[in-house]
Amino acid sequence: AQPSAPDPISVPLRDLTWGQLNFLHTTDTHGWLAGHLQEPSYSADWGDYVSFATRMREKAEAQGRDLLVIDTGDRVEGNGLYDSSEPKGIYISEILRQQHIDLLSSGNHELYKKNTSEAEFLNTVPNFRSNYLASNIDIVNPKTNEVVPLAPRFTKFTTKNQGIRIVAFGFLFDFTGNYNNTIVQPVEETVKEDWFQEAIRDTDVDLFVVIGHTPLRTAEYRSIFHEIRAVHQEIPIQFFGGHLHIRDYARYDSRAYGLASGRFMETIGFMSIDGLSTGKSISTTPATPLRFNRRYIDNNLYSFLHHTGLDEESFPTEHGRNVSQLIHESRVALQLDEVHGCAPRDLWVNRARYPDEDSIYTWLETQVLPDLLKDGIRGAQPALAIVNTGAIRFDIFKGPFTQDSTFIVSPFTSGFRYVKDVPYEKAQLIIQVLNKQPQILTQSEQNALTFTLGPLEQLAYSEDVVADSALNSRVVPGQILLSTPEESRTKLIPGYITSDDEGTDGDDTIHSSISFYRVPNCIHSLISVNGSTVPETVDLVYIDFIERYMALAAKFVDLDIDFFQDSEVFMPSKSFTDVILGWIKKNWKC
Ligand SMILES: Nc1ccn([C@@H]2O[C@H](COP(=O)(O)O)[C@@H](O)[C@H]2O)c(=O)n1
Ligand SMILES: [Zn+2]
Ligand SMILES: [Zn+2]
Repeated sequence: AQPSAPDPISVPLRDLTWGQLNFLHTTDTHGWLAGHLQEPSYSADWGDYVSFATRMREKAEAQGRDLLVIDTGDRVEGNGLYDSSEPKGIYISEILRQQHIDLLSSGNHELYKKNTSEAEFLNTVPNFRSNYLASNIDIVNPKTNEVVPLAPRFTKFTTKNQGIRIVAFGFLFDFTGNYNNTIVQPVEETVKEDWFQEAIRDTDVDLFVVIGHTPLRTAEYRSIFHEIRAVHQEIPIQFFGGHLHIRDYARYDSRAYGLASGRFMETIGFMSIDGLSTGKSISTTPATPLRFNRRYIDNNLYSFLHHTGLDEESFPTEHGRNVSQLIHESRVALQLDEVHGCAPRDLWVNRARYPDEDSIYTWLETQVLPDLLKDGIRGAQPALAIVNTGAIRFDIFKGPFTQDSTFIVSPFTSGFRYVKDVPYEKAQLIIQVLNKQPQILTQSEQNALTFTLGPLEQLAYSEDVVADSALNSRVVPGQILLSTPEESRTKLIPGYITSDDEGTDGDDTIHSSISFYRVPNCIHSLISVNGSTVPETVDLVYIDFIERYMALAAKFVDLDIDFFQDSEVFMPSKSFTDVILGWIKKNWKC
């Protein structure tokens, strides 16, 4: 284990059910390859995961079974290990490649910036060779300027031990926020392409595996499911998804299931399938019935030792230990433990109500954003700042706030822009539209909003559905699952209690529950120099990531401003991350 990782806590665990074919799945790791240094439940690092995958593979092989390792993207942005190097990602790329990943795909975060997608094309894709799949992503090759697939569209292979013939695809949801050096084809169009139609017409297939940075319950995955089922009614399909940062398991039909494995290296998803036909079977009818099983493994050594049946001596591999050492050295080189201040209390993204003094957003609205406005204000002009809640990625724990915490909370490079002299009333309406609460609108206007503001709907989609699904994926607050008297005598630790299409017994660790609360799409702060709470006009300041949504919302409330032409930089060269860090350095002394 990495030297500073906290010890995992001993808790009641549910076992894994192994099958002919078994999978380990990560998604939305967002740079957290050092694990969670402040949360023992998720304290294993990528080196421990390398050991775990090796030991699980050995276990599978000893029984003639197969094990495949999957990652479905958003590997970047969200942790000091990725975001604090210059250029970003130079340490993590070497660490990531140490895991043997059999199938991986791109997330939206790999495509927001030109540099990031080029690094993906020039480093990550070659590092993982034909295992990286990009069924619906093209990139402008930085060396030739030609538009080419980011990676192979699909692959076909046969598993080593069971001889299971697999055709696999790798999709990204219908993402539109990518930089213009990449092209994301909507999934619903890709599935009509000749190459896809040919690939699914292969008859020597025992299993289709669809991996993707795509939520499980979406039109995108439904369209892939329908296309395959239109050709093969019987061949099993296994989906792996991500993007919503939740644990989830979906049943498409009795022979098709999907697994999503959370976020930030909190979860290692485990999936097994039994009863598959194989290239080796004489009859095409397998001896055992088709069975799918899922488990969400808490990412800690206690779980890893339990599931491998090993102990602290026998579990780590030399390779795994070396990877942990590499992580440690990278963290030291990046000075990630440097302390910038000390948080007086915990501040939560979703674990506190909003507004509330324990909400990170209330802290931003009442403390940080007003100071930003005061520093950058134009004379005596009142100003209103709007920030999307998605810009904040994780909680702040009471105690030292480090270089690592800075990027864990706010990894993005977005700065602020503003437009002058906006009628205050219109600015307020913009906030309502962004938060999908346009109380000023009639029902038919609200319907029109839903139909016309496509991209705005997507902002709402990504934020709202995250909150919704996060709520849906957990049993109601206060409910504790205690399935046996032994378990009820054990002191449980708080964590996920996932409710999915198979019930509430998917988590390996039996947790006590945590409450999660919905937050709006956007928060805002007003400062009015003469103390008036209802100014006539304001300088409307906004984080630049939401510019296109601001422009759409402005149109909708009849505000005649061209945000792309008429806006100016607010506080030049200060990113939101700089603003937060500057405030903490000034106000949170240790
Ligand atoms: N520069 C950026 C990039 C993204 N966001 C926020 O992240 C959300 C997407 O993150 P996932 O991990 O769920 O893919 C996006 O909807 C934004 O809220 C941002 O604020 N700035
Ligand atoms: Zn993500
Ligand atoms: Zn994503």
